Amino acid sequence: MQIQLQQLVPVPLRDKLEQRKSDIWNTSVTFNKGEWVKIKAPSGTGKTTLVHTLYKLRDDYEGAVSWGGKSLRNYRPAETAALRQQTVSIIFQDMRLFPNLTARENIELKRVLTAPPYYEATVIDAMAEKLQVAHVLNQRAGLCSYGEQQRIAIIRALVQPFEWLVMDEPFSHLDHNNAGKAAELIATECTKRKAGFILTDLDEDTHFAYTRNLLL
Ligand SMILES: Nc1ncnc2c1ncn2[C@@H]1O[C@H](COP(=O)(O)OP(=O)(O)OP(=O)(O)O)[C@@H](O)[C@H]1O
Repeated sequence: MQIQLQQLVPVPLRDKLEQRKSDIWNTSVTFNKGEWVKIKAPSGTGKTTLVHTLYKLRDDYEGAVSWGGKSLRNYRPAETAALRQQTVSIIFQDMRLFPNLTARENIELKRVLTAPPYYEATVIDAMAEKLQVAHVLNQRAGLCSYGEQQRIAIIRALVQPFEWLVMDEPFSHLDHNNAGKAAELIATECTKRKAGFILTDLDEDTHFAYTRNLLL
């Protein structure tokens, strides 16, 4: 499914945008199926605003965001739910785990949202082993460190079907070694699904073989 941004301008950023050049804001951009897109964004330029807009968590913008040729403004609630279950998965900057559920329950909730589930339950253990968080799977997410929570949030995003993965600073709490392992797992899962991704981060990085590098 193609994603199109047409003259997108978030209302809270309207005045700031005139002061700098951007590959995303107030222009026409198309992301084609399977692209691996990096969006470099200095602090405060609207990374999180963009990610939340793409996921239809906010609609305080001018212009249009379309998924599969249809403006998000015209998505009915059931269509939005289907989009989030089948087409787009997300890793939030602030993780958004349920603190009173265990790490495993947080992931499991997402895994069973599609029927039949995309993966067997055992994949959770395999992914947790790879990212070195197997020991916290039965611990309440709220008690996990930020680095552990970030890896749990990454696994949660990977146990559902998707054509696009949207990531907001997904490695901000990870050391170089753990970020590398997480990037490897994400690359494997995207390749398996022939999926694209949009990753926003503050700086340049070499975690992935990006097909496009843009500036917010
Ligand atoms: N609803 C809103 N009302 C007013 N201002 C807002 C609103 N949403 C975002 N902003 C402002 O828009 C700017 C961009 O916010 P955003 O959280 O998207 O930045 P970011 O690039 O993700 O920042 P960081 O790198 O610090 O996480 C900030 O100055 C923020 O205060």
